[in-house]
Amino acid sequence: MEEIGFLGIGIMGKAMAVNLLRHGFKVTVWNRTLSRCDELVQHGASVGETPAAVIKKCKYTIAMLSDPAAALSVVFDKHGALEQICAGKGYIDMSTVDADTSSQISQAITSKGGSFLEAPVSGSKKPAEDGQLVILAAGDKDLFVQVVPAFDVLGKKSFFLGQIGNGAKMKLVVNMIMGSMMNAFSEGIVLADKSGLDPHTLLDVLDLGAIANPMFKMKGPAMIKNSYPPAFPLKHQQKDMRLALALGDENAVPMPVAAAANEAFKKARSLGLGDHDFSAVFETLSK
Ligand SMILES: NC(=O)C1=CN([C@@H]2O[C@H](COP(=O)(O)OP(=O)(O)OC[C@H]3O[C@@H](n4cnc5c(N)ncnc54)[C@H](OP(=O)(O)O)[C@@H]3O)[C@@H](O)[C@H]2O)C=CC1
Ligand SMILES: O=CC(=O)O
Repeated sequence: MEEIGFLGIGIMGKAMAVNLLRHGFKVTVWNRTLSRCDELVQHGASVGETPAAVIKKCKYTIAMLSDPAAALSVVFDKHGALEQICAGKGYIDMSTVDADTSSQISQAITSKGGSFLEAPVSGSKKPAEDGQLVILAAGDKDLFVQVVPAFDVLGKKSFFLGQIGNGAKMKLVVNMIMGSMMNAFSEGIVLADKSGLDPHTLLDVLDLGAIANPMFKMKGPAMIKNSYPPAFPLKHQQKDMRLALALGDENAVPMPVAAAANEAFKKARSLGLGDHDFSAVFETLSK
């Protein structure tokens, strides 16, 4: 494949860009805090001074940014991606955003002749490092086919879900479920502890039953120690709950469980836990 641009070297972007470099792709990176690109240079990346400079250099550019405001800013602001997008170039936004944000970006890119794919991912820091993400793509099918070699490095499975918005919506549904589960899990650990049970035994019991899952297994032991090293920052999980609730609102879907989970994540943010892992929502119960 041609050289790939990569905009946004946060927890996920860094792991993904390193993975592409490790598999022999040429990658040019940009990050708002440009100094964060230094580590990528050590892995063989080049650096672009602005999103526009990266787009100018690369046929395909991936973005992995925090939220809708960041995704829009990197495209539409001065020296943004839109300035250099033209026919023959592809823009792939892998950030978790809502369908409306994705549509705005799609329209802008395609109106300049470029092609656009939304491709949010399921899977966290470790799956990103291991190339085990689940990619939820939608938009330009030809672009999807062209970037399959990169997706095959980044993920274990790539879905093509049809029209723009479907990838964003699928991601929000998945993360709405995950956020609600994390709250139920936290309540369970606290209930076990306060009622005289060993929470470690609870983890063993859960792991052998019908609701065993990698998230409980991975996060549970650290949560019991009140340790939340950020893999998926809580502020992003709360953003996803907020966007999923808005999707529920649009479609008149009652979501009382998700709404309660969102309140807990908001509470956690108010306690200054936004940059901790989203499992830190546990602190809202144990305090
Ligand atoms: N972490 C995870 O487990 C997963 C995260 N996601 C999603 O992936 C995306 C990235 O997540 P993650 O890497 O964890 O987040 P981080 O907070 O680690 O990184 C966010 C990135 O966005 C950039 N950014 C933030 N605001 C702006 C802005 N206004 N303009 C330009 N750049 C901006 C940051 O730049 P700077 O360094 O300058 O702050 C940074 O590169 C999010 O949408 C998240 O929901 C999806 C699956 C898993
Ligand atoms: O968006 C987060 C994830 O773990 O997936």
